[in-house]
Amino acid sequence: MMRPLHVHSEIGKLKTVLLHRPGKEIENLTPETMEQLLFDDIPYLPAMQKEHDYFAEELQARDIETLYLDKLAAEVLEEKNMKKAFIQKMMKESHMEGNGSSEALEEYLMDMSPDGLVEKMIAGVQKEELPESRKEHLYELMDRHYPFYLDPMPNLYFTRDPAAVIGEGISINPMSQEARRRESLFIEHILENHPRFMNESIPRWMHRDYPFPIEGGDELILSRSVIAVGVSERTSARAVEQLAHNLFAAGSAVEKIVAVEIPKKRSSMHLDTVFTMVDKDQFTTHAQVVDKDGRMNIFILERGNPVRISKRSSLRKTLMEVLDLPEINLIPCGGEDKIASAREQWNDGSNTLALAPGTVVTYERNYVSNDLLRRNGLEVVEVPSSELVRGRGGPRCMSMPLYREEV
Ligand SMILES: NC(=[NH2+])NCCC[C@H](N)C(=O)O
Repeated sequence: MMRPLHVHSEIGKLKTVLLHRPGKEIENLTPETMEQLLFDDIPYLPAMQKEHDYFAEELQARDIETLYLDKLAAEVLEEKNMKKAFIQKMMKESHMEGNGSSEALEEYLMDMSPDGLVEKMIAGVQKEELPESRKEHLYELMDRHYPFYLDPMPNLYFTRDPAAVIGEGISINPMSQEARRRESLFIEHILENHPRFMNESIPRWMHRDYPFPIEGGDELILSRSVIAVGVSERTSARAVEQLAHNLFAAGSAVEKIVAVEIPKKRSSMHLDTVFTMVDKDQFTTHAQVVDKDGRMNIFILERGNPVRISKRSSLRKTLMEVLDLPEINLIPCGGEDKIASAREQWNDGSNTLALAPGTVVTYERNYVSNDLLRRNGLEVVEVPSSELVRGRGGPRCMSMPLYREEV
């Protein structure tokens, strides 16, 4: 029987992927809030949606099933009690429970259709939307000081991060940034309540209430038995070790976790901003983080009682070891040119989404990297990204694979 989740590699033929088309949440970004909401600029929504649709159509044209997060979430909010419970969870995590206009807000949301409700939760609720007569507190009355009851979730189109499918199970991630923490509530809601997933005994490798953060951009499935996890601005060493324990204890196929330390800074916020797998033995890298020999600070956590931890110092050698390959090819984003490499990495040139071994989706703007990928024998599917890129994420970040064929 076909399992609803099945991802044993980064490159196996992609069959089903979870997306979110950017919506009104983008139009709730302001110059004052964009930094806190992890944007560097304010995208133009209609153009951004066009680019996102182009991306989705390239996938659909290759027979990849594209599921939309908001649609799945809304499909299971018809029932009144379910709706109420979800609203209350979302309000609690938005610090809007049992204070000021919380009752008015709950009534306001309860009146919406399931689709409208999900759209609203993602877009955010402005203080202006509720009647003055229901407001009690200073923070509500001073709405110009801070305009939202529920903050917008403009990063939701990066479906990669709130959760990651590993094997037949899923890691529902405790996210590092306040601006993103509520996103994984949608994933949990879908898994618990959507008929496609709810009765399928899907293992949970990580829970969203774990106190140390981990994000999907750091979780790479190298093979059936090996995953790589970045220890980064967003992912803590504590969570990586916990994930290892959970995977080993719950009988997943994973035998080894390669923990790779990357600089704690915005340009390399997740491992997938500096390193992705594009073919059985080929990877993109970023020269400022991974040099030709791939020297890095790496530890391998191995199944055992207790879990064995041992140090490595070369990404190249570690990959050859864990994947049992005689040689591997590291393709530097932007090539040898320092300027092109910095520019293209900033614009997610090494953030590729593999559709099959040797076939990847990239941003069209990163022409130096794309050319280099082609010269290394890869098929490159380019998508436009003038607006999408402003959220600092590429094709891998914008997709959460649910099903890949075996390699
Ligand atoms: N997997 C990734 N690299 N995701 C990129 C996420 C970008 C998003 N603005 C954030 O800061 O969280």
